[in-house]
Amino acid sequence: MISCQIDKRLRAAGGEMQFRMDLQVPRGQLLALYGASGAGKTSTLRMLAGLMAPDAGRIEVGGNVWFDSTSGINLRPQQRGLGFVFQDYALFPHLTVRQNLEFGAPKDQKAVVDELIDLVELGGLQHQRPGTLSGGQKQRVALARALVGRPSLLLLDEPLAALDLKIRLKLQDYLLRVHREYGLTTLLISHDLGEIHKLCDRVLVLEQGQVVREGTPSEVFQSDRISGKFKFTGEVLGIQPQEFLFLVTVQVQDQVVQVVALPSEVRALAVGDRVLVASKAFNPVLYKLD
Ligand SMILES: Nc1ncnc2c1ncn2[C@@H]1O[C@H](COP(=O)(O)OP(=O)(O)OP(=O)(O)O)[C@@H](O)[C@H]1O
Repeated sequence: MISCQIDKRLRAAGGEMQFRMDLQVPRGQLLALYGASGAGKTSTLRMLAGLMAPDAGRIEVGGNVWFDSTSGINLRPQQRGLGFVFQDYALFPHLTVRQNLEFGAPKDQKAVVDELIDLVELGGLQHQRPGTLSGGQKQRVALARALVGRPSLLLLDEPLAALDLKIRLKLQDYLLRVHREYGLTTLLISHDLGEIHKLCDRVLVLEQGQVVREGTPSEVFQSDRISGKFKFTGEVLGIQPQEFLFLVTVQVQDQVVQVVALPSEVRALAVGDRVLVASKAFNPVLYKLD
């Protein structure tokens, strides 16, 4: 169980922002942090990791106190037993895949390194350097490396955002596999609603440093006003005016669909927006998300 009550004044673009988090995460949960840029998602992970000190509060993980402002406890990141994976891999370029894993492994833990290389299927690449690997392969190395210290808590800061959709879907399966096989508690920052639905038990929506909604992905993202036989989320690739209507092209996972939309539906819509496509009286309709 993670129990975390922390406060911090952050310097946001528009002035100071009061960050406040009161969070309980049961062991084994995969929790998503979702919210606009600057909402405080990365700061949450950095404070849990010990890379940024809260102004006040307490963080307790599995009965161990990691941070407590009243008694002056603030464990260093290496003392916290966690794994961290960033979007940009952060691998050592001069070391091979295997050496990258061994670097973080406890002494004489060859078996752990072997097990992780098998788990994320890197056997054939273990003697190559990161520079010769694809983005998806590098991220598998980063994931394996985050696990060599046998962490109980895994922090993932948009680890798949830089990858193309096909690789992202495959990497999601690896993430789920390591989360389950290692009995991890995992916090994942993601902007991808499909990814959150597929992977996460629970999602917190952050706005201006505060949690404004929380629940299962279906509870949080399926608005009550939207009913329908089908609902899926995607990204707008194009908006073409027709005679009286618009044709909106939406990418949903690895499919591209076209939806006929009313001028009122596309008024606030731009290429790149995330949308919910739902059916209403058998016609598809679009809802802008965020
Ligand atoms: N060490 C710090 N001290 C004070 N303010 C900070 C510090 N680090 C970040 N901030 C500010 O805190 C705010 C939240 O940043 P954070 O990186 O947590 O947002 P985010 O939700 O992860 O955004 P994004 O999705 O763009 O990564 C930002 O306005 C940032 O400038």
